[in-house]
Formats: sequence, C-alpha cells, structure tokens
Amino acid sequence: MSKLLKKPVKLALVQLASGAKKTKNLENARIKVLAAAKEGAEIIVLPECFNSPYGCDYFPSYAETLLPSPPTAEQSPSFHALSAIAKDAKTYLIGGSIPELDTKTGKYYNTSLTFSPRGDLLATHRKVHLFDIDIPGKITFRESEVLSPGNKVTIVDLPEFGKVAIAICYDIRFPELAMVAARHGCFALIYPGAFNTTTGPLHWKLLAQARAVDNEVYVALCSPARDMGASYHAYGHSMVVDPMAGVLVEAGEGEEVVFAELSGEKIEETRRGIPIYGQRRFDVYPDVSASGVRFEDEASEVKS
Ligand SMILES: NC(=O)CC(=O)C(=O)O
Repeated sequence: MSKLLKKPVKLALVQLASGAKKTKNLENARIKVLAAAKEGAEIIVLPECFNSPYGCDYFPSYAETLLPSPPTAEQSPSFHALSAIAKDAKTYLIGGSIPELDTKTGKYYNTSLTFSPRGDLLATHRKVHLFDIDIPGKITFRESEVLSPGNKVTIVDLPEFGKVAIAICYDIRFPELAMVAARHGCFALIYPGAFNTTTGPLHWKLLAQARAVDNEVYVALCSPARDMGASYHAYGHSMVVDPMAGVLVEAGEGEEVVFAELSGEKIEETRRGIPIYGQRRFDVYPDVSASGVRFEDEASEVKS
C-alpha cells in the first residue's frame, strides 16, 4: 500500500462554461458537480474564476468577502453554494477560484476554497504568483494592478486518501512551490487555471508534465471552457497527468467533465523505477523544501 495515496480515487475536472451572471455560474457548477459525483467522482475540481468572467476589470465587481469565516450568504454566495454542493454531492470539492475582497485591508485576491464531503471548509489558497506578463502583439495581463498575492503553500489533508496541494494557474510556473508540496507528501498537485490561446498551446501540457515528472506525483489542471465572445480566451484542455508524465485524460475546448483514476501504486511504481527521492544531492545544492516554507497565512485569519 502507498503511504501517499491510501486507496485509488476518482478525480473529476469540471471544465465549466462561465458567463457574466454569477447565479447562473453557481447553478451550472452545481449541476455539473452533482452529475460528476453520480459518475463516482470523489474529488471534484472547478476552474479558476468559475463564478465570473476572468479579467482585471471583473475582479472588484465579482469579489466576495470570506472573512471573518464563515461569511454570511450576502458576503459570499459562492462560499455557501460550494459548501452546499460538496455536502449534496458527498465529495471533496476544490472550488476553483473566486475573486475575494478582504474588507479589513481593502485588498483583492484570487482565492480557492476547498470543502469536505460534509460541506466544511478545509482550506483556502490565495494565488501566490500573480499573472503579470507582456508578450508584445499577443497578450499583456497584469493581475497585480488589482490583486494582491497570497503568501503560503497550501496542502490539504483528505483523510481517507492523503494530501493534495492546491495552487492556482500561474503558480504552476514556479517549480519550487510544487517541489515543496510533493516533498511534504502530496499525491497530487491540483491547479484550477485559465491559460490562454497564446501560452496554452505551448506551455499548458508541458508544465503539467514537467511538474509531474519533477516530482513523480499526479498533476491536475482545470480550465474554464473557451468563450470566444469573452475578453479573455481560456485555453480549455483540462487534464490529468500521471507520475510518469503520461496524460491520462485531456478535455477539448468546450464545456466538458473529464475523469481519471489515481492510484498510489502508480506513484510507488514510478518512484521504484526512477528513484530520484533517494538520489538528491543536498551536499551539492540546497533542499528548498527543508526550511523557510510558509504553510500558514500569519497575516490573516484565513483558513490554511
Ligand atoms: N492566467 C494565468 O494565471 C496564467 C497563464 O495564463 C499563463 O501562465 O500563461
């Protein structure tokens, strides 16, 4: 038996088509998550900004207040919707991300909420690395004009399975975060993410496979469906990659739910075959996972 993943688990990625109407997005998420649960999924993932369009112009008007926790239904309809969906589906629900406003500081965040099958909040992850890029003639995006970054690595214990790490989209470009999470015993790295039609074709699958092969863990990326009528064209192609970097499943561009079976034996088999976990040379380079890693958000009462 694997210590990392105690028993096989069925994961579902809901590549949701979200529009301008938040109530409609929440209702659509509910329908799709309940249907995925009926298919046997035990961990279900929603995309980045699943309750709103994605873009700096939208963050403030869609932002919800999560603190103090639990928020009221007026402060955060998405918190309450996600909690109820998880409870009704009786599954773990990684609620993609939503724009958040911390009313104490006036700062906005891109925040993911994870709920237990009883509907309890297990963890909150605020996107750590903000999506600030400028590829002339292609895409310029500056999340930092509106958002503030989170400041911790988020690892969630799902007691009957094991630990997963939650991070958001651009966070996948930073191998240190993934390595820290893997070295702290996660069986999967889960990234709700909205890559775009410039970076997606080149980097989405490459990064999923890179983080998987670096760390010999499962990697799951969950995108919104592509909407060519929106100001931001999400790439789609939600996918699950196994610890050998094989693509287990990949969605197309439209609304779709994809499933994958994850097993501890696949992780063990990979690590037996290519035993990098016993071959690192910390006499040659430093162990980034050993010290100075922040797992708690000390500045706020946000649940880690
Ligand atoms: N949207 C993001 O956060 C990241 C992205 O699209 C990219 O890295 O490319």
